[in-house]
Amino acid sequence: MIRVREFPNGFEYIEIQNSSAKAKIALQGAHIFEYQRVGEEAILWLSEISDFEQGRAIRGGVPVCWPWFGFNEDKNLPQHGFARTSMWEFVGANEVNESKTTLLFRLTNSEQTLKIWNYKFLLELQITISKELKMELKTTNLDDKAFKISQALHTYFSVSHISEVTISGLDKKPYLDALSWQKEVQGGNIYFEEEVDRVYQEIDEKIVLRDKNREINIKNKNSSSAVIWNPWIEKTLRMSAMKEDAYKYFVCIESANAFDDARVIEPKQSHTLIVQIF
Ligand SMILES: O=P(O)(O)OC[C@H]1O[C@H](O)[C@H](O)[C@@H](O)[C@@H]1O
Repeated sequence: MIRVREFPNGFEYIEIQNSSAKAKIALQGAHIFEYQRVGEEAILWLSEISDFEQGRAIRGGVPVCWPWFGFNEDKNLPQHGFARTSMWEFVGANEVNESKTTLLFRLTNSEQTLKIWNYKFLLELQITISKELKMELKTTNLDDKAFKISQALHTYFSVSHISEVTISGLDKKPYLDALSWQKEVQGGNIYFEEEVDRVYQEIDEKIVLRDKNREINIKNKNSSSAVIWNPWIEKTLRMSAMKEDAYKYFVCIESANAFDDARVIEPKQSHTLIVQIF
């Protein structure tokens, strides 16, 4: 089942249900904000007080950070780019079989995007809803000059409690600590006892999120960077659309091309960032 639905304020999303999972994807940002396998707890975290309003990023799910990740040098431009607050085109869906549905969304340059990022592009996100959640974010350079992008599929994972969480797969990997701007090297697994905001580099194996009663695997392709983020107590109080105890119930593992892993795309060339969550 695939249905186009909307909230009372007219904010549109696609609802998908098949024999393995259900999902909801907003047209703004091609933003998946629900993914739940049949008989299991939700995989994605969504803030109970998130806005579903045009022009405001949804807090939770998988924001598409593009064509830059993090701050822009020009402080007037939005953090994490404009893709997550732009209206995408829903190209179509394919019910491959009873347990697998694929959906394609598309964003291209407009007068507005050219004003803040002066390149012609085609950005496509293919989402596969099945026992696994797969996202393929393809950037095509339609301009006659090369451009550089940094990006992330900024996944918010729902957890039973942050104190139960362990992340493995990043041992000995270098990272940029976005709190101190120092380069560090990971020793062992990651646990959470304070604010964490790190951009890991040189990633070549899957990342595993272990919670009390489950394990989630994250496998990235055409990406060697990942951001691990939990805002902890004080930053949560400063964040939009987050209740004060929200940090206890999610962790972000963001599949990225960020910092040293930013990519230059030549005219007529493409780059596809892929994440599989299973
Ligand atoms: O509030 P947002 O713009 O959605 O950003 C949320 C977070 O995204 C990333 O994880 C960054 O590393 C964090 O520093 C930032 O706070």
